[in-house]
Amino acid sequence: MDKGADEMKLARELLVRVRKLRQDVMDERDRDIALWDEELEREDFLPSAENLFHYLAVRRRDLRDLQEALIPWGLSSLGRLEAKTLATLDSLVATLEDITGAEKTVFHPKIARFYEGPEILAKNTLEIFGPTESKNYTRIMATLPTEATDDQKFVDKLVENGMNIARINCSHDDEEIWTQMIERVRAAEKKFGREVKISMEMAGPKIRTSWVYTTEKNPKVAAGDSIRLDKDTTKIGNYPHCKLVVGMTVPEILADIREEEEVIIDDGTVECRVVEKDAQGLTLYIHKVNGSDTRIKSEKGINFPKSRFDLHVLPEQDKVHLAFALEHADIIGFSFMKNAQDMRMIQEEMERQVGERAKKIPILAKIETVQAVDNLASIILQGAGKNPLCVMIARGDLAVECGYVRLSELQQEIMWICEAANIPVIWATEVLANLIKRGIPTRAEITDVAEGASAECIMLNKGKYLPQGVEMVRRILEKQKYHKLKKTYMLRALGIAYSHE
Ligand SMILES: Nc1ncnc2c1ncn2[C@@H]1O[C@H](COP(=O)(O)OP(=O)(O)OP(=O)(O)O)[C@@H](O)[C@H]1O
Ligand SMILES: CC(=O)C(=O)O
Repeated sequence: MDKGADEMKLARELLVRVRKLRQDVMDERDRDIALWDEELEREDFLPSAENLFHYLAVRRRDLRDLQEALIPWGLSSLGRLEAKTLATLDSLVATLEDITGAEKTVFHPKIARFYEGPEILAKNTLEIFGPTESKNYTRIMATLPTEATDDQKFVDKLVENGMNIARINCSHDDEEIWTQMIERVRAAEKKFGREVKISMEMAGPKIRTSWVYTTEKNPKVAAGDSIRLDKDTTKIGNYPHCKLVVGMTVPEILADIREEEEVIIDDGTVECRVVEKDAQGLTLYIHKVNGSDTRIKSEKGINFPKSRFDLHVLPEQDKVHLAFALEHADIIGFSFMKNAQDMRMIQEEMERQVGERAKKIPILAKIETVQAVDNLASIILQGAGKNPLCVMIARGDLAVECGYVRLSELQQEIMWICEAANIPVIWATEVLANLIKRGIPTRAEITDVAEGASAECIMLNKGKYLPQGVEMVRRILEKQKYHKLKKTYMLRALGIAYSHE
């Protein structure tokens, strides 16, 4: 090794730091295992839980200067250690001990240890999302529209173009419609000889518009208008200055909202502020809408990003829908879970309904609030400790709850924590939204698919051009798989590297 005395001193200092980091990580892991031991029933999940504890311990520290210091030595700078945290630290310590000639405390880890995490993740992905025909790493989930009930050709096209999982959003339609959707998917599955999973998502305690009352004919609202969120229609004449009076699915929370609070309607389409509050409801001033004006319809989400409500994760209606899903779905999704306690209540209700079989059914945890992101590790430990588990980055509500700017950071953090726990992730909402609604994609949404290719699944929402959306995602994924796997850029030989010769 051609290094001077000063540089050797730096290497010895690095070794001290990395040895300490490794020891702290193992100590914190032992503490966390003791805390969670009783909840971790599934043997298969134990190595993943252990790696998650290692990773969380690493990520509780700011390691940026250590990373910088490792790079000149040609050593791992810890930027891709999610699925192999302790093996990476072992390898670093062992190599630094070789370089400095220090006493050996750690041996080089067996190469197989670096592949265990990715192999478990691939196995979990196959078990929950099924195989892929196209050999792409990332699966495609598509949301079935109501029209899928009587249009076999539409469903056939989705399967033919590469849909691996059909998503049924139980916030809309009913059991009769869902039954028909499932029959169509099963028919397409037979026709193309492909396995397609059915995922049914429970609505959860999502607050929505219920009725919309107005004296005008089909009015649009714009910035500067006022609207009313109200308990009932009987006082309608009292608000002549309001363009609409809107009811909501959970009117009891109105009492908890404060004046000046932000209220967001329809996934961010309408942004308002509370200007008046009384026993009947709230008067809202609209300060921004998507475009120059827009309609507010029933069944649209209402978010109060600054408030936290203690709503039960399984409203009564969901318990009924859950019984249906337990009979028909391959994956069951739950919306607006906040923490491990919510996950436990879901698991208990599933077990109450179908007994031991409940533990075999894959749960999809939709992460759509900042609170759920904060509690992600414990949601995963509780969920995967008993059930096969996948996680959805539900960006529709999450963006509204955390603000657009923070979304970019949170969607990555969710991916990293899930990778450390070998949990498959679904990159969801507004993927190729323009293509799916209008037939032409924006440039930025192509990049979004490339970014989503680091997830195990990409979800598409409803729209007229959904089959084209599925095909476009599949084709972008086919290109992307040569260049990037999770966080790692793959060095396929580049055509443009020859151009100057
Ligand atoms: N049957 C339906 N009746 C009324 N609105 C619907 C229906 N199906 C979907 N929508 C609306 O269409 C849009 C796209 O629905 P999709 O299920 O793809 O997305 P989503 O964001 O998961 O929906 P939601 O937020 O309503 O649960 C949403 O605004 C949804 O509210
Ligand atoms: C999918 C969903 O519920 C969301 O993005 O909010």
